[in-house]
Amino acid sequence: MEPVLEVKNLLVEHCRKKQKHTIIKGIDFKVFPGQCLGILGESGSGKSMSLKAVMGLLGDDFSVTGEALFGGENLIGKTREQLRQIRGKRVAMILQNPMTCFDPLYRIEDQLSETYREHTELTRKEIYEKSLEVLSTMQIKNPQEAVKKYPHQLSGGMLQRIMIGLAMSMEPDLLIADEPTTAIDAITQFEIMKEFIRIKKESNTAMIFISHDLGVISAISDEVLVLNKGKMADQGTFRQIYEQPKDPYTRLLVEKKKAVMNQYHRALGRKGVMSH
Ligand SMILES: Nc1ncnc2c1ncn2[C@@H]1O[C@H](COP(=O)(O)OP(=O)(O)OP(=O)(O)O)[C@@H](O)[C@H]1O
Repeated sequence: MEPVLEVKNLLVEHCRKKQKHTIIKGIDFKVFPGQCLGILGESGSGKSMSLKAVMGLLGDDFSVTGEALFGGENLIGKTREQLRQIRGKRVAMILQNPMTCFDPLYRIEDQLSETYREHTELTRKEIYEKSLEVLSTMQIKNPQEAVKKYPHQLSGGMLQRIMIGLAMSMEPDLLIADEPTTAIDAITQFEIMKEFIRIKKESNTAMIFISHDLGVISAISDEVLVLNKGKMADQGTFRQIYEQPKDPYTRLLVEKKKAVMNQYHRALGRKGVMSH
């Protein structure tokens, strides 16, 4: 099977006042149709930066080298306009805070229409119907009412669902989700994760899921890439990473997670004993 995206020796440098600072130090990864690559690492490890570099979302003070082969084309070196056209249709991105993806001055309906007008040939009526369909697929109650609302009138979880629904309705080859549940409360996080897992089962879209949370990564990823200070620390299936982490940094992440889980189980156990 051919990878949807293959990144080779990605290097990102930040140039300020003639000083160069290397942020991403030569990373490689592949993602295949219907599979999910989880990118795991602590804050500042370079998770977001590596995908932003591939998708042309960094400013002029960054230099990006290496290869990012997408459908046989190297994305690195493409113009901003060429990459803008690829994003949103062939590659969809879901970001941490859904509020920032919606313009506060536009109703949901107008924001969805804008995307469909740009990337499809649908008529006004078809766009309206498609918008209602997206909302009901994402289990938003009363889609006719919800599309008339402004972003601040909906919860973060609802906005994130709409974002995911919109992204998937474009039938992208690749979906990049960058900490999509971090800004959302725990119960809604679980619901959002269920949507991603459903999408993974039902579509052939390749997925890159970025998170600092090993639990979230374990729920969805087939392969995991662990980043530490802009370098690849580990790579393998979730089981390999969890059971036999090669790198001391990965071992630390796994041990931390296991300690939290043990604490959680102990707390639950005690509660169980007390309630009897
Ligand atoms: N605009 C910027 N200018 C210069 N350096 C930056 C900029 N944004 C991020 N960095 C640096 O790049 C490195 C990687 O940041 P990145 O945002 O990719 O981390 P991350 O792993 O995604 O963490 P987080 O989840 O906190 O965003 C960090 O060391 C950070 O200091």
